[in-house]
Amino acid sequence: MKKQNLVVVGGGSTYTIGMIMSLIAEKEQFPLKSITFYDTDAARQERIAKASEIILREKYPELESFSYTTDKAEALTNADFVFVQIRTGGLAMREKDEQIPLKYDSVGQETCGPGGMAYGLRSIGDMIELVNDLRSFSPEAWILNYTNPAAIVAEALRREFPDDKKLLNICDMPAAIMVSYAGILGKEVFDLVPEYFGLNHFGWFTKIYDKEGNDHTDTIKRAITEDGFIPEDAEIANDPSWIKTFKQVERMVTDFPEYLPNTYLQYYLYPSEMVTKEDPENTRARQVINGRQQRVHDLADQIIADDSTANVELEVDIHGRYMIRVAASMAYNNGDIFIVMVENNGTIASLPDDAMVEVPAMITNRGPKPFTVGHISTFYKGLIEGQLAYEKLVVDAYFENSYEKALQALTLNRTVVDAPVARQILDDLIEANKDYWPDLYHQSKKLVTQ
Ligand SMILES: NC(=O)c1ccc[n+]([C@@H]2O[C@H](COP(=O)([O-])OP(=O)(O)OC[C@H]3O[C@@H](n4cnc5c(N)ncnc54)[C@H](O)[C@@H]3O)[C@@H](O)[C@H]2O)c1
Ligand SMILES: O=P(O)(O)OC[C@H]1O[C@H](O[C@H]2[C@H](O)[C@@H](O)[C@@H](O)O[C@@H]2CO)[C@H](O)[C@@H](O)[C@@H]1O
Ligand SMILES: [Mn+2]
Repeated sequence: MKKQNLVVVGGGSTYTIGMIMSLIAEKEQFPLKSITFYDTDAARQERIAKASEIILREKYPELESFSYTTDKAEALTNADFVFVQIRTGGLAMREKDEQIPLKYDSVGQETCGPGGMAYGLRSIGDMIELVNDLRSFSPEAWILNYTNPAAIVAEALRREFPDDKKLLNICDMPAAIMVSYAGILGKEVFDLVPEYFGLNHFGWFTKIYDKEGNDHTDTIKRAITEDGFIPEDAEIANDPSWIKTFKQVERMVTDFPEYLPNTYLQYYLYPSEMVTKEDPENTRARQVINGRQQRVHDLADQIIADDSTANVELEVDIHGRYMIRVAASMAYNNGDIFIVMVENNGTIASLPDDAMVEVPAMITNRGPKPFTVGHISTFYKGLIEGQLAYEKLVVDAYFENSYEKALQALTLNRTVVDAPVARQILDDLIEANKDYWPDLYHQSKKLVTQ
């Protein structure tokens, strides 16, 4: 097996140490020659990199090289695979994305509704720049992007790089949900075969099979409605917010029992309830700052201080394992089936060809080969069409510098609906994002007074 040169963009991410542990756990499936971290924030990256270096020294001695840098050319040259996990504006801006809509009794969430639009309009520019740089330094590398909001980023990259066949957008949420299905069934997650359709953070499992072809869908539905549903992946199993989110799946399956929903549908199906459950002073960003980020930084500091991993507990999570299995299937043409984002082109018959949909695909060294979904019925089609139009309008707003498109996007979104509310939220978001967004506000004055 050829050993791969891997670059992790966003080396300072809170997910990096989990990814390193997953790369170690998966080294037989995805053997590496080198790992390079790249980040724009030298200090944030250094802490994670120094800890990673010690972990790798102990647990991956056969790795030929590990390095980290803020120099793009140095980092991005000679890559076989690039994992992209950046957060433009950091968790500080995530907190604003969540708090601003809540002021107007609208959902305040990282990737859904106005917060997702705000994050999208920040991420797109950095992602386009990064892909351009990557293509100049490593034209043949596979790029696996999971930078959020993945649906909006994927649509923007589709438009900007229509001929790039080695760029794949991916999300771990379906896999994390499947870890809980596997727990119900007493099976291993990678032994389950899903049938699924939708958009990123907006989809449904229609069937869950095992590799022998047995259908476990009804067993899972029954278990969820009778015994409840809990997160089982190590990273989220004890997190109160994720426990609440998985509990809400029970409610969704009771109300809409036809298919098994992605957890993120809770924001679109019960928006008012989601708002009342939030504390604006302690939204998810604050919980992550005080929770996952603090935990990861403490862990890194301890490893560095001890120059050893002897006194820490390190865990492998589905987030890393999933990304790595997808990469391995591309590298070695395994033909494994994973849920990823692809351009529709007839996969879901009822949707336009140019929609970025999330579906199961066979992952090969020629890219993802999606399985046909066919027609979807009215409820799902209606929901998806509205969400798809919102996503496309957000990307239009970015490329056209258009306040009007951004306002249309928010008005269309199920978490907002009311045009005057959409306008108030948008104006606040413009003010909060003036260092990041294209200049929509200037155009808004012109459009409003026309
Ligand atoms: N698709 C998925 O299912 C999925 C799952 C988990 C995380 N994510 C995404 O992964 C990303 C990282 O999440 P996190 O919570 O660890 O954030 P984080 O802020 O801890 O990490 C992001 C890192 O990226 C760096 N960065 C920012 N802009 C950069 C740029 N232009 N070039 C290089 N580096 C840059 C930051 O300095 C930071 O170290 C986010 O976009 C998050 O939404 C996606
Ligand atoms: O609110 P956060 O920052 O904890 O999570 C936001 C992300 O949530 C999903 O990712 C989960 C993942 O599903 C799970 O396996 C584990 O690794 O935790 C992750 C989050 O903690 C979602 O798919 C991502 O897009 C979000 O960024
Ligand atoms: Mn996701």
